[in-house]
Amino acid sequence: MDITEATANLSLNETRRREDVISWQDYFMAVACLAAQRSKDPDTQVGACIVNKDNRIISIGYNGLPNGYPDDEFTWAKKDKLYVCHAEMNAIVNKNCTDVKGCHIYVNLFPCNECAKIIIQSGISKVYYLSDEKNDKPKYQVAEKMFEVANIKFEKYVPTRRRIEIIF
Ligand SMILES: O=c1ccn([C@H]2C[C@H](O)[C@@H](COP(=O)(O)O)O2)c(=O)[nH]1
Ligand SMILES: [Zn+2]
Repeated sequence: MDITEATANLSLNETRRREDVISWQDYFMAVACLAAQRSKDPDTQVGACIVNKDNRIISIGYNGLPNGYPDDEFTWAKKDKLYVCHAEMNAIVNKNCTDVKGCHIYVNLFPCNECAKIIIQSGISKVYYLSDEKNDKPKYQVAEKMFEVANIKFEKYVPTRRRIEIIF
């Protein structure tokens, strides 16, 4: 029996494929949100997912302490946040390829000015973000300005589904 005959012999149930799959963009934003769940910051958990033009994830990051920094000595007080490596920076430096030129970054929070600088210098061409809840603060307004001047596109991403559930 060749492959055509074999397929013809399958019942409708056996050939029916799932249509309700997660879209690429929902998937990338969900990966960023999942990465954020690794953050130990009690106030703000940020995740980032970098994707190339072939829809391949080339890096993931979240906000956390620098390598080797003693976890148990850190208070996560406002003044201590200066020590934290931001999600976008972690994703860019931890990439699994030589560069991120032309890639898109998915983040659950609009990037700050420091991350905007790194995003611009790295060659990332577009930022998708979920929330801009902090954009009344100068450093986020500066980031927006920098993206405009550097011609980096940014877009508030509206997921096509309300929730994505993972049940172990
Ligand atoms: O672009 C950003 C902005 C912030 N974060 C992380 C860093 C901290 O853990 C919290 C809060 O940052 P604030 O500077 O106090 O707003 O969010 C990030 O990862 N990326
Ligand atoms: Zn930042």
